[in-house]
Amino acid sequence: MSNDLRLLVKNAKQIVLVCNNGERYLTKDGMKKFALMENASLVVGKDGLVKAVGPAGLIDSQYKEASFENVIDASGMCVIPGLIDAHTHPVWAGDRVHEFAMKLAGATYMELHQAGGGIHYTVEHTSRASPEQLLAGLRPRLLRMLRAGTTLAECKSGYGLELDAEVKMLSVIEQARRELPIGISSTYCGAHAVPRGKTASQATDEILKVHLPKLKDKMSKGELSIDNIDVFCERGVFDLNCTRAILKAGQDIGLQINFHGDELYPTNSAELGAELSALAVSHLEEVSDEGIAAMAKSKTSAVLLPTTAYILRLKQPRARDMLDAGVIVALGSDFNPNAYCCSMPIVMHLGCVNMKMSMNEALAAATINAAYALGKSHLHGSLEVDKQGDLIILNSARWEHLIYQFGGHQELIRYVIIKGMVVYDNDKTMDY
Ligand SMILES: N=CN[C@@H](CCC(=O)O)C(=O)O
Ligand SMILES: [Zn+2]
Repeated sequence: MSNDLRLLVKNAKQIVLVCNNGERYLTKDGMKKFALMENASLVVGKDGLVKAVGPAGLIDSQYKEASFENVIDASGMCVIPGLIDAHTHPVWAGDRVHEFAMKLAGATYMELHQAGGGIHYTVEHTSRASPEQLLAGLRPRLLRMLRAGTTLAECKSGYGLELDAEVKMLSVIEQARRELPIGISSTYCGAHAVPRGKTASQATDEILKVHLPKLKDKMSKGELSIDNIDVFCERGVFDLNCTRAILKAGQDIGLQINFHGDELYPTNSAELGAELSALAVSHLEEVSDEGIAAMAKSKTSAVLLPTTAYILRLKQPRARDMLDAGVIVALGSDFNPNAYCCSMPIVMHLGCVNMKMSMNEALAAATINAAYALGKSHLHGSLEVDKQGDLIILNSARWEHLIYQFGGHQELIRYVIIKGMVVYDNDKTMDY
């Protein structure tokens, strides 16, 4: 038996695999009854990949001669895959707590945006901040996500808008990827708002003619690695034609399409996502029936963001209609200065209570389907042989407590493990 083993997690009361047949996503009944084992153990190799997962007795006998760098006795505890947050805006400067008060007093999101607040307020502060200041803000936010069980997060730019400020944000994301254990999928979101003094079509032109060629150049020189392209497709921001042009041009330079749509007003964003074979469309509070059908057919995932509807008191995304139609439903925190939540356990709870998902559906949406939305479900999102050994060990005998105990994840999560290495031990202070 090989000695190249990093971790044995033994005797867990439950191991939630989510998938056990190499599925790249789950829909319908697959989400309702995902794969789970009772009294099981799991092995991760020194390459960070899962080598075995199975009944505790079997793993015991198969690996009795093996030596491990670390052994965790998970008796009475549960193991689930690391959570995946498919939509975040974690790089920014400036504080918007005053806007929360204004929204509580009745101001709408768009009223603040059109009055120069919201995204524009954050753009103003982020543009002035140095890379060091932005990184100093980003680091603790990502570690907060990690402590809440997120092992892979999508991270957007989009508070720069002008090229230099966007590149600054993307470079800060890149630096965080090098420094911290959490996995990052990086997204260029230069079309997050129309910069002051420009029209949407002037901004679109600049993105097409200046931003994307520059990003392509930086990617080819290895100075930046960007995974996705995003646009805020919304009435009063970027319309369908501008959005289509930007997304297609992004796709042409190798970026995956993953954009904001149908949030505040119906704009046929879901239909556009299907037309472009987008990997994901986020929000979708105002999606049409036709949009749902088109997304189910094109295998464009829906990244639903329960915190947005909650904080803005919007109507809830139609999770049930999408799930029943066979759309690949994923979840994200939407962590940003408007929706200040970086806890996927809270997001899953809101998904269940407010969007009527079952707990199994919510976990599948926050693992394998979120990985699919980022084009990473071949390596992330389930506990299967040859996938990355990213997992959470819970101080409870049933995994559902992570969703049920609203806001209780701080006590429930005992370990967060990435590539078989403990990156958060709730009993110890980690050195990052
Ligand atoms: N809707 C657009 N973008 C963000 C909000 C960004 C902000 O308000 O700063 C979202 O996904 O909710
Ligand atoms: Zn967003």
